[in-house]
Amino acid sequence: MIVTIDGVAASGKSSVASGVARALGVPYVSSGLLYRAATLLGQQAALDLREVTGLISHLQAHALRLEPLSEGNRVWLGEQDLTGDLHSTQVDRDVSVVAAHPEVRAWVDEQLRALPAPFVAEGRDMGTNVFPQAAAKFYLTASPRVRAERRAHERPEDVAAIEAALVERDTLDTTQSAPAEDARVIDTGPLSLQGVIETILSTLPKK
Ligand SMILES: Nc1ncnc2c1ncn2[C@@H]1O[C@H](COP(=O)(O)OP(=O)(O)OP(=O)(O)O)[C@@H](O)[C@H]1O
Ligand SMILES: Nc1ccn([C@H]2C[C@H](O)[C@@H](COP(=O)(O)O)O2)c(=O)n1
Repeated sequence: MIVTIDGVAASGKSSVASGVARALGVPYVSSGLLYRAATLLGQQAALDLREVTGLISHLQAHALRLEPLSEGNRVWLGEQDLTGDLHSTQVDRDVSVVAAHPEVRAWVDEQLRALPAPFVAEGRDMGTNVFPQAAAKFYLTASPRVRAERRAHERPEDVAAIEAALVERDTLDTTQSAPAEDARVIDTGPLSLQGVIETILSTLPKK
């Protein structure tokens, strides 16, 4: 079974996907980490990230591997674990530009579709584009202020600055981020993390 959890930035996708995956005893798959890793590699090579040709050749020459586990995903460049560097403000700033390239999206989608089911996949277009056949689909939202306040517990930054960056990223990600027609939309604002996980688990089809 494949379950998809899409949603806006910092809406709780990875925390919720991890909780649902652990309850089901399957891995979760964080598609955003591959876009983040592509961005980091491009930044480290000082590439112009608006130019897709150079970026794609660079990605093809550097084998990135997503390791999906229920407790947390890791991205490897050979033996080097890039995961700790992927949720920085610097990567956040450029990742939407990288993710807007159709060639980069095809590179990510190919890796995701090669993964063996069952799993819980989270991102922006898991239910619409990558796994339209998924058994159950969810789309998480929350107001920019709620999301910024949650993020502020993780990063030593001002809530207003985080909120402004989230709103900008929401706008840039609009094209690829939409609920599937058959997705259940959940406003996570009034819910605890465990509340969102239980809401999803309670609506999953029985195996
Ligand atoms: N319902 C909730 N109630 C309270 N805190 C939550 C809830 N959902 C998520 N959080 C917290 O919000 C923060 C952001 O969650 P998370 O990183 O899972 O979001 P995300 O959508 O995967 O983010 P990104 O788009 O940046 O990858 C985390 O600190 C997480 O613990
Ligand atoms: N399926 C996906 C997943 C992610 N993206 C883009 C959009 C985000 O700004 C960026 C980072 O994702 P996050 O870690 O915030 O989930 O990657 C996308 O376009 N499609």
